Amino acid sequence: MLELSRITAGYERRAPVVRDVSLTVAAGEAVGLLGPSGCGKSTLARVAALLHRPYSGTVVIDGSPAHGWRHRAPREQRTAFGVVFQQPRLSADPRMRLADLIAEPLRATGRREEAGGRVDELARRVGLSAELLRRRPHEVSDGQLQRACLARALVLRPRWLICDEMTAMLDASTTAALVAVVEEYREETGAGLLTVGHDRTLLNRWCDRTVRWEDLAGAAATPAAD
Ligand SMILES: Nc1ncnc2c1ncn2[C@@H]1O[C@H](COP(=O)(O)OP(=O)(O)OP(=O)(O)O)[C@@H](O)[C@H]1O
Repeated sequence: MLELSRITAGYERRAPVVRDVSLTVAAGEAVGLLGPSGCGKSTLARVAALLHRPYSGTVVIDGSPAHGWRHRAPREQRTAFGVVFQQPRLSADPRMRLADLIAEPLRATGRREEAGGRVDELARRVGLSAELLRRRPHEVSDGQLQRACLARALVLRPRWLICDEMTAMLDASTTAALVAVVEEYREETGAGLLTVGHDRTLLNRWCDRTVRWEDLAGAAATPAAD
């Protein structure tokens, strides 16, 4: 179970963008979080993935309270999450070939020797050829790079997936392919999913349950104008 309780978070303590929000995802459950642009969904998703420290509130991961965020989170908790962001170019080192990008979490956790087999397996799953794996981010399309970012998110076999508008900039067929990869992984492993977006149809089709931002207690931040 992933339990977010009474989270207040943001970028300025006196004007938090997430106010007193609680959300629970059961083990193996897929929850969609639906809300307008700028309301704070990504901020909450980053808190859930231990990437952004909230001002107050608690995150409990499979019964263990989170004590630290980012590099201060214990490795066991940090690696429980696979995270995919909206814009793959912002989360991919431009110098790395796609194969190295996918393997990066293995190297960072001292499991470099697993990289070969695991990268090949994940590349097959997400639909990246051996030739594409040798290219760098500027030599591939956004959709191809997002496929690599999804593979990277799965490489440590996380118990939880956090997808922050993973498909927002992709066409319908790439969206369908990436959602299918996530669902296949979840069927095999029983991983839970929190996916954030503003496409109600996609979230309703994809998830067990869709939560509207405005229904989360205290989520009263005014959405920023686009
Ligand atoms: N690093 C940051 N520094 C300062 N303000 C930020 C930062 N990141 C986001 N914000 C602000 O916090 C608010 C919530 O942003 P957030 O990205 O969480 O919203 P969102 O609901 O995910 O939006 P979108 O659907 O457009 O991605 C916005 O007003 C945004 O401008």
